[in-house]
Amino acid sequence: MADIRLEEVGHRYTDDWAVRPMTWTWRSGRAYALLGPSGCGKTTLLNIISGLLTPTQGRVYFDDRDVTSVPTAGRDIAQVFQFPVLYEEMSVYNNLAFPLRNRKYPRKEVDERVRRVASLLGLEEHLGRRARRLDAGRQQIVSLGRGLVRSGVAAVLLDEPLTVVDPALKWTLRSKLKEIHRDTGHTLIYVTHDQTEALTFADEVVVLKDGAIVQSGTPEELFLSPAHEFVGHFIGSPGMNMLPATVVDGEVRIGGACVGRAAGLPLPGERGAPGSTGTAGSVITGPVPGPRSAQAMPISAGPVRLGVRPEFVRLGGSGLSARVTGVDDLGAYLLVHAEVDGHALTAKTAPGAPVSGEHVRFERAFLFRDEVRIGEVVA
Ligand SMILES: Nc1ncnc2c1ncn2[C@@H]1O[C@H](COP(=O)(O)OP(=O)(O)OP(=O)(O)O)[C@@H](O)[C@H]1O
Repeated sequence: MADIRLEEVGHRYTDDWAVRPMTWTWRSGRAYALLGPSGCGKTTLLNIISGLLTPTQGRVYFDDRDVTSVPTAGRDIAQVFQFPVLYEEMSVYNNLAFPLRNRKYPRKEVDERVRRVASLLGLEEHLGRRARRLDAGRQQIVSLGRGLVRSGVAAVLLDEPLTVVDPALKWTLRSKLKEIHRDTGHTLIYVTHDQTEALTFADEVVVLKDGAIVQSGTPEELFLSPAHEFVGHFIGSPGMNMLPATVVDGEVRIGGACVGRAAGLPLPGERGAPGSTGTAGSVITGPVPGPRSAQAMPISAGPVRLGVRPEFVRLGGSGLSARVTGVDDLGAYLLVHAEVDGHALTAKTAPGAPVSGEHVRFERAFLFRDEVRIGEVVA
């Protein structure tokens, strides 16, 4: 296993960057989810790591070894794709054993490893069956097993591996993957556009937008401290409310009413910044604004956008004037729709909670400019 370091790595197929030049380290032994919408560059980034693609610019290192020109076979990477990749005429046992025999693992170890991974993935009773006799979901589980069976690989790359798997089984498999990760200590990079999949699987979620990493952190950090508007709305259900506001004399105002004081926060990527990547470090360049300065800045007067998650909007008798326009009862919680200064706002409240009052307060609100978080609202 190795740290996988991308130095100023960028790729373009045409004139536009599919992956914008970035410097980024995937730390050895961690379970990462690479999360972002369709077309944001996830597969391109994965293919650069595996060697299927040579980046247009930049260098790729496994620890101190420069592997930029090393083909996939020389990188010792295991890959699991969206659809099963198997030898259909071979038994499940032989499919699982194949990557080990290919690398001349001793016979006893092959058997131990195959049985271990089969037991973790619930494949024991299928070991003797031909792969083609299994349904597509089960075949994909065998593909997963093939990716996970070896020890000492630099990383296991999983590109939307549960797409063809039955939804009910997905939950089980995600927790199995976590268990296997604890067991093997592999570096896992799991590509998905599904936030639930990312948040339930990963130690660290890396959010990609338009070919640039906009934030990485634990699921909790991304939820509680979104450093970019995109993270605010892509993570959470529903996503973060965004309201136009103004900073005047250090106060945050919405439609002339004061909602608190503006306090600058360190930018993402800086030491101590919530959701920052700490020592892994990142320098993100390109049109999506990234970390730029090493110091928390006071917030200058002018327009900002105030972001507040529905979970932190409180309805009540004091605060900002609001008008409730509707309530959706979703069983586990209520979604209260309101209007504030002509803008829509959603609050999530406990079932049975009274939906009353003509005011709202915010418990955890952030300020954004050019989509990047610059501060928060304090009392
Ligand atoms: N071979 C190619 N030639 C030209 N453009 C490409 C090629 N492969 C990908 N792209 C473009 O590069 C961008 C990033 O694509 P990529 O497949 O890496 O994104 P993704 O996040 O994995 O998307 P998805 O979730 O849909 O698979 C997209 O705009 C895509 O259209």
